[in-house]
Amino acid sequence: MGYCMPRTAYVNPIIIACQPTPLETTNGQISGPVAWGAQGEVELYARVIPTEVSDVYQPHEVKSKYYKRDEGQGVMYASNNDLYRANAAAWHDSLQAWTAPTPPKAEDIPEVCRKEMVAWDKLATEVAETVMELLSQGLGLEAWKLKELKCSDSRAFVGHCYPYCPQPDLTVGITSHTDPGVVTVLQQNHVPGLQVKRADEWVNVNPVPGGLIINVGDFLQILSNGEYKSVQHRVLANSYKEARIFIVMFFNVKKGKDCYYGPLPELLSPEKPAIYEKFTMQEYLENFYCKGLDSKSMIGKITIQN
Ligand SMILES: O=C(O)CCC(=O)C(=O)O
Ligand SMILES: [Fe+2]
Repeated sequence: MGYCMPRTAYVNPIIIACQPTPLETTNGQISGPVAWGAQGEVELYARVIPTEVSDVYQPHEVKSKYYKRDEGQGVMYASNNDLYRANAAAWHDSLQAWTAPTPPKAEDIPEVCRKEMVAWDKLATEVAETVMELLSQGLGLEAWKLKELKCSDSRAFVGHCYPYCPQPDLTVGITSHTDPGVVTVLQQNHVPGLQVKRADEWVNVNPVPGGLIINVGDFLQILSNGEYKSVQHRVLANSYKEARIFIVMFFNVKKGKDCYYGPLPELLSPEKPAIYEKFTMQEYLENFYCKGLDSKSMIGKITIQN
């Protein structure tokens, strides 16, 4: 991925976008730093968003092969991956694939989106790694720091489909949550629905042609000792007569289950002590898989109370 401006010019907008200051909004829509992602060469990535990725309108015989509930590897097609852990179901179906460190066999990926999923994995990884370099620099660290921690070595693809919901005021598309990993790269079709919470207000993130959205996840909030904040977001139930399609790539550190993680030591000093306790990846995964998406995240559990 190339840069249209000197690289340093990208660091400040990234820092601003990852901090909890209210964003500039115009009529309730986001503008300013977050809209940065929509420019320049990112256009290219818009081309890999075929509506078929959702797989949702495939015949039952094709889909049923992927109906399963064992998360963490392979390919899974499900209505709400947290269906049995959450208090209520939301109005979407998803195709999920764990693409790294162990990618699914090509023949295990639905044929209708095999090529696209592989392309999206590659392109989203390039984007995420570039953003991680800027995020490292934004913390005053060497650009390679987050890469060294293997922050893009565990990846999950998700293709969400939010079909038309006849009574959208009675449910949600995806319940309010923060993403658990380091960063998430997302791309949506033209049907709106995503909202982020800023200064206690829900703000619409309307589709921008050719734009990508990058979410900071809980893991990055912890590594950065709270310098970057994971973003609370939700999706409204789809009131439009066509499906809302959203493709997502989640990036997390490779799972050394007994390894301890916590705020990066380089960021700590007597003036800036750790605000989170250390935890193992095992604890982190158990916390994620024992609850619905909306429940309190790991951050609440490990915050050091003064
Ligand atoms: O569909 C969207 O806009 C967001 C999806 C999402 O938040 C997620 O998969 O974690
Ligand atoms: Fe999310």
